[in-house]
Amino acid sequence: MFPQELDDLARMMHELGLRPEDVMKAAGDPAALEQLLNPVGSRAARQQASEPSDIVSTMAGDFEQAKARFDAEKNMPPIPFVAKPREWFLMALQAERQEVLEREKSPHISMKHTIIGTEAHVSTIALEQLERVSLRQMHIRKTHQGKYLLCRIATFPLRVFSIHIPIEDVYGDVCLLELYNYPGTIGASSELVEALFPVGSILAIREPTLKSAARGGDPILRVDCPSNVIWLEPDDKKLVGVKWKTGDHVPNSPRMPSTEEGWKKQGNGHYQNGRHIPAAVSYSRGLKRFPASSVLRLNRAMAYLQLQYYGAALWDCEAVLEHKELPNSLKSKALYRAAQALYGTGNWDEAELRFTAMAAEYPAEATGCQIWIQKCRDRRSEATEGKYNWVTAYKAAQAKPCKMDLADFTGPVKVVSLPSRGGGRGVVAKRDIKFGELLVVSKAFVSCSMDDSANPETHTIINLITNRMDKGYRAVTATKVAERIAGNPKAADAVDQLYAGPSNRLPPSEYNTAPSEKVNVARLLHFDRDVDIRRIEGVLTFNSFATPSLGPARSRSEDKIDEQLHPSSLFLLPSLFNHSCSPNAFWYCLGDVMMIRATCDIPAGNEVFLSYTRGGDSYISRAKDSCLASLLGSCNCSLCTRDRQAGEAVCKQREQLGSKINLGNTDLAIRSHIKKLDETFKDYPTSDRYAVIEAYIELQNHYKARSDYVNVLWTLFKRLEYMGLKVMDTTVRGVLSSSDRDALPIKLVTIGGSQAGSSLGQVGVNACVNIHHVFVGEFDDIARAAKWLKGAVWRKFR
Ligand SMILES: C[S@@+](CC[C@H](N)C(=O)[O-])C[C@H]1O[C@@H](n2cnc3c(N)ncnc32)[C@H](O)[C@@H]1O
Repeated sequence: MFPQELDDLARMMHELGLRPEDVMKAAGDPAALEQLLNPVGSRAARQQASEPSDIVSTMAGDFEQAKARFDAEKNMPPIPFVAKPREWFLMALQAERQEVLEREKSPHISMKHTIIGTEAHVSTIALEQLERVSLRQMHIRKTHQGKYLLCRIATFPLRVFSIHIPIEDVYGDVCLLELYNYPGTIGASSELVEALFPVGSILAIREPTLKSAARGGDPILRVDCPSNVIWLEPDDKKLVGVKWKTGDHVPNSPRMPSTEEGWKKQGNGHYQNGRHIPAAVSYSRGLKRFPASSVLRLNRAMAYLQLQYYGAALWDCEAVLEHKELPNSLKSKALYRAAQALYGTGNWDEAELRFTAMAAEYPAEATGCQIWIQKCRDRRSEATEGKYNWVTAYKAAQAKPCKMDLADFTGPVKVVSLPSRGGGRGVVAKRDIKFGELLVVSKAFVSCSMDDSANPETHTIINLITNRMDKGYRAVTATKVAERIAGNPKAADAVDQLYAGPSNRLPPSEYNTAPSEKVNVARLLHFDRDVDIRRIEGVLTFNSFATPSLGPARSRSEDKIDEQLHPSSLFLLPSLFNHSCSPNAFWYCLGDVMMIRATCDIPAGNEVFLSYTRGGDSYISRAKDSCLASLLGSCNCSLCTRDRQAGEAVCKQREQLGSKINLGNTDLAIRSHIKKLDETFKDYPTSDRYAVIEAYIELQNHYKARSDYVNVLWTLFKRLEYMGLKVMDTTVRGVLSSSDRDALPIKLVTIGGSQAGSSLGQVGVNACVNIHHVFVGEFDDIARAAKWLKGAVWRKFR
């Protein structure tokens, strides 16, 4: 319970042996002030353990605690909110802000953690139909349905994981608003957060929920669904007669421009610093006062293009082009941006026409237009024929930040209703498919990676939907989805049709996504569609992919960090594929673009499966896989069925044989051990003999340690064979004829299986590259090395 009046505060300080001077002195020293106000550590510090091991152990303990607390809270009665004294509240936040600012200067990777799957209330009632409520009338542990809270941003906001915004209501009572999933906030610096949430801004929070803080401390107003927050301009009719107890002016609030030029300057300032959402908001606010301003509208179109809100950019450009007496300089900009927007929406025919017309009318722009015209043609042939320049794409994917510009392609597959599958749908072959065929190319609907943060950070997530802990940029994908919907309201339909788990309503039995089109986003962040984060979290839990991109080899330690920084993406069509531990298709990514290829021949009408795990695991470890268990329950794929038929004893024997290879033994003994292991897989296709490939990797290391490179090559050939490929040239010495030189060293064989995906991916490519290295480094045989390198490249870019 917090004191209600300053008298109470003085009494409490007296009881604690504190004098006002102590507080004032400490105010100059944020750490001391923090200690004084909150001896167990600030909220920011609590959300920021210093060592990775701290955070992981804290999180493991937290998981059970958090779950127990959420469960317990559900059954606890609401209690009235009692406001903390304003001065204390603001001082504590000031200290917290100093900490955040200090941390931003530090070069270290910061660690954030969060909880998803809590009860996030989405308000679907229009503000006009809600009744105003004040903080004093509110209760903790309660969602105030039918009400809205009118408040102002009382001082500077800051980002911890969510955005912490100190707010005051009309009566001057204060509270912390914790805002999750808000567009533009991923990895945002303090500068960006302050630009997004200017001090003094007036907000109406629809159907607010007060919660007790995660680990004690002050209650918080937690908002998960960004559309629950409505921005009000000072002249809004809701504010007529509203008198703020603390006066009209909030200290530190920025002065708002009063002229068209002023709004343009504010927007341009944001734009030039890469703050595209605040820039678009500034232009929008300017346009509200100066609706005929072509300059503000064209600048907003530019910000929308940067944000990939192509439909919104197109709307603005076409609105400008309707003006009768548009100066030529503005007209050419509007035409150019409109054509770019059309390209972004995937309307390449129309975009090409516009660029062609533009090149004729404005010769100075002809060179730039020619580049765009070629891009339109490339995208069209990608989308219609599945023809891609993979080498160029691979190079583009190495850029940081990486924005891939490739068209989506849907090959010989279609989505059908499959009632036996969770979500009720799956993907089948439209015709007979050949091994290696390209089935789908799909640009991520959203993709989150380190590139999204001003400073690198790792994320650990308590996922209450699956009851497990997730890692990586998965924590911010919901924010990206909200960001996408903010500027593309129709995009919400695409997400809405994805499976969101058994506790959400079933998706429709078909999957139809409409191409994006012209749309009026007159006031960015004034959501036309309610953003139901609870459902989005469900969709992400059941559909997102951890998406490392193909790239140069990385060290083990880099990979360890990578795991913490895992990019996470949501793809649309790829989300419709069901799982098999022995899949017949394989996915991999170049940047934020996913490719799916067949790993064996697939007859027309057969279901096409991907593996949701990395492949190659034993039955026992697959059965323990918490990710698979939470997505599927128990797996009934062909491999799991075969393993179950083989029986528990055989599975255990395999596990033992696999782990007990004694590399100190003779070659003969090791080979016969591997043979025994192989025999436990009697009747399995070679590429489903998951433990054998691992055994050959060990044997390869054994030979390498003895510099026996002929046998190193033999084990590498064996590995390829167990990935479902046939090695066509097993020679290691002698002269190659010219026709042998040209022939590929490996052939695709049509067997699929759990390892077949690897043969098309990094593992298979690495095996070929290793063979190349042995021929160059140990045998000085450039001809064979070149042949194997061709094999690697052929597999990657086939
Ligand atoms: C990414 S979705 C796959 C598409 C989904 N079937 C749909 O209709 O949208 C993942 C969910 O599909 C279901 N699923 C995937 N593979 C399955 C399988 N082999 N058997 C049954 N259900 C499966 C599970 O419910 C899983 O959580």
